[in-house]
Amino acid sequence: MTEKIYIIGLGLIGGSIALSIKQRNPSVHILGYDINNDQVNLAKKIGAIDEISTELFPYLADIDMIFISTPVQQTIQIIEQLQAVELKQGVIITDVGSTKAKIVETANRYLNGRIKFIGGHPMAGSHKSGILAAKPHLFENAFYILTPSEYVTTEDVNKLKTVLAGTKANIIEMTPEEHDKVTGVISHFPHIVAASLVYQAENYEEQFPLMKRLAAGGFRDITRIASSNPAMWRDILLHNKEPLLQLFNEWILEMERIKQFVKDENSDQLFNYFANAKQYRDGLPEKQKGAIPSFYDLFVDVPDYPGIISEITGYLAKEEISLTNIRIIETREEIYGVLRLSFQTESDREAAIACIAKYSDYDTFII
Ligand SMILES: NC(=O)C1=CN([C@@H]2O[C@H](COP(=O)(O)OP(=O)(O)OC[C@H]3O[C@@H](n4cnc5c(N)ncnc54)[C@H](O)[C@@H]3O)[C@@H](O)[C@H]2O)C=CC1
Ligand SMILES: O=C(O)C(=O)Cc1ccc(O)cc1
Repeated sequence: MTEKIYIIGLGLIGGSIALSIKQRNPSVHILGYDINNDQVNLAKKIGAIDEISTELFPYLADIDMIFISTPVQQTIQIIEQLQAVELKQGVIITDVGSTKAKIVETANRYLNGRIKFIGGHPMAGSHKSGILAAKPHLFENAFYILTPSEYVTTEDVNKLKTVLAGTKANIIEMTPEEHDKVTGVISHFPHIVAASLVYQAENYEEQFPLMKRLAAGGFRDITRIASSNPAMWRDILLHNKEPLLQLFNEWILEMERIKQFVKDENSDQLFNYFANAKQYRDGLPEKQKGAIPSFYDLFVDVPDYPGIISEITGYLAKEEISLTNIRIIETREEIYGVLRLSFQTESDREAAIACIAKYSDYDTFII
C-alpha cells in the first residue's frame, strides 16, 4: 500500500501529479519540496501537498514512493545524491522528465538496482510553467510512458500505475531509447523548428516593421511551443543529442527536397507534397492529448439522437467498465453517428464490446 509520497519539484508537472493523486485518494500523505519556496507554499495552499519539506533530503525512511519532477538536468543530480540517502526498503522512485535514456542510465549506475527506479514521462503539458498552471486533469487521455528496467518487477510497475490511476492517462511501457527517438520526432525536434521559425520572422522585422502584427493565424499556431521554458528545453536538447542530430540531418534533406520542387516549379510534386502531408495529418487522432494516438479506442455506430451518450455510458456502468472519454465524432446522413469510446486498457475495451453487444444492437468496430 502506498501511503506516503514525496514529490520533489512542484511546478506544472509535479503539481499536476500531486493534484491527481490527492483527488483520487485523499488519504495518501504527500510531502513536497521545491527549491523555490513560493512554489511549495502555493502547492500547500491549493491542497496539492499535505506537508512542506524545507530540505531536499529530509527523513525519508517512511516514504513509499518518490516523484522527481524537476528539469531533467536537476533530476540527474538528485538521483546521484539519492544513493547516499537512507530510504525505505522497497521504495519506488520515478521521474517525469521529457528524456529517458540519460536519466535511466544514471539511475542504473548510481542506484544499482538496490533502489527501484522506474523512468516516467507524462506526454502532455503546456508551454506554461509553475504550480499555478497545474491541473489534476492535465494528463487525462494523454499517454504516460514508463521505462521500467530489469531491476523492477511487474508488481513494482503496478504499484506505480495504481498511484497514477488518478491522472486518467493511458500508461504504456517502452525502452528509454525508443522513448527518446519517438519524443525526438514528435516533441523535441518540433520545438526546435518552432523556435527557428520565430527567428526567421524576427530577422525580417527591420525590413518589414509590420511583420509582428501580421504574424497571426497559422504562424501563431505552429510557433506556440516556442513560448516554452528555455532552460527546460536547453536541458532536453542536451540530453537527447544523438537522436536529434540524426533528425537535423533528415530535416535538412527534407528541406532540400521541397526546395528543389520550388526551384523546378514542379507543380505535380508540390501538390503531392502537401496532399500527402495533409492525408497523414488528417489521419492523426482528433483532439488527442499528447502526441501519440490512443491504443484503446472503440467506435460504435449509433443512431444520432439526444441521450445516446448516457444510454451507452449507462450500459457500461451496469458492468462497471470504466471509460476515460466518450465523444460523437461523426454524423452520417444525419441518421447515424459514430461514437468514440476511449479505455485505459485492452481488457476494458474487450469488456465494452461484449457489454454493448449484450444490451444493444449497435455495431462496434476498432480502427
Ligand atoms: N512542461 C511540460 O509540458 C512537460 C514537462 N515535462 C518534464 O517535467 C519536468 C518538470 O517540468 P515542469 O513541471 O514543466 O517545469 P516547472 O518549471 O513548472 O517546474 C519545475 C519545478 O522544479 C523546481 N526545481 C528546479 N530545480 C530543483 C531542485 N534542484 N530541487 C527541487 N526543485 C527544483 C522548480 O523550482 C520548479 O518549481 C521536466 O523534467 C520536464 O522535462 C514532462 C512533460 C510535459
Ligand atoms: O505545449 C505543448 O504542446 C507541449 O509540447 C507540452 C509538452 C512539453 C514537454 C513534454 O515532454 C511533453 C509535452
